[in-house]
Amino acid sequence: MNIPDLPFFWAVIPAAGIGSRMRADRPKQYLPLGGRTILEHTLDCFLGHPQLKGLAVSVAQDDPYWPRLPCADDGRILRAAGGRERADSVFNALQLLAARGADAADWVLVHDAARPNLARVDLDRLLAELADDPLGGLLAVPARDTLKRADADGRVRETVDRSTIWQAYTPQMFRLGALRQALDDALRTGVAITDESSAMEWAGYAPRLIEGRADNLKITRPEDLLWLQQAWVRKR
Ligand SMILES: Nc1ccn([C@@H]2O[C@H](COP(=O)(O)OP(=O)(O)OP(=O)(O)O)[C@@H](O)[C@H]2O)c(=O)n1
Ligand SMILES: C[C@](O)(CO)[C@H](O)COP(=O)(O)O
Repeated sequence: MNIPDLPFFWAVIPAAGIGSRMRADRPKQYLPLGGRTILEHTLDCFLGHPQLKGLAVSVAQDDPYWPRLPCADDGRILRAAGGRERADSVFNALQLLAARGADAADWVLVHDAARPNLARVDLDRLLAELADDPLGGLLAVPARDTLKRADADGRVRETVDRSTIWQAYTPQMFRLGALRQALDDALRTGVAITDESSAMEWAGYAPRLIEGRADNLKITRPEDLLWLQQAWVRKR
């Protein structure tokens, strides 16, 4: 598929987490990777894409780091309010995009600030595969290890059939109106939502899984950043 055949899209980057599992001196999206912050690398995965209509990044209200980034003054980036949970941050960004003219039928791609290694080939594959899909879907990676279900005391109870198990990645791509409605309903009900797909599933939809690269990993714990820093040096 040529670039002009890829659909236009909006991007939402939730970046209002505190990174508690990272145990760093600042939220993980502001830690350095190859001389810049993780968040700047993540934004670069989208800025400059010819089909991008606009981008909103959700930032915590009292965040002292965001205003210091050169991209804070980038006119292409809208700042949305971070929320208590990731889903709140995403919902706020969708509201902002809608207020700025995004249509309910427009595609929106939600991507974690903490996933700076999204390959352009994965982004374009997601757009191409879902361009004609009525609903949308997400990048995901098939489970690659043997899976165990454990008892509370940490002993193996059984080996799980992994043939239908996938790990959910981002970006997750949905129609803005449908995603906003699903998140709104889920948040009002108080159901646990860890990604956009969960909200859509909860609303009764079956999002499509698009296989992506495993190295689009989310920096969650210190060893994730160490791994990525080494990969970054090898890549450049
Ligand atoms: N209230 C929140 C919580 C999370 N996020 C964002 O959602 C993404 C994925 O979440 P996760 O890895 O869980 O980040 P944190 O919540 O920061 O990490 P932790 O759970 O370890 O505190 C991150 O880019 C994070 O900044 C957000 O925008 N708003
Ligand atoms: C959205 C997500 O990246 C999909 O894997 C993930 O669920 C967000 O982080 P968390 O570790 O579940 O909070």
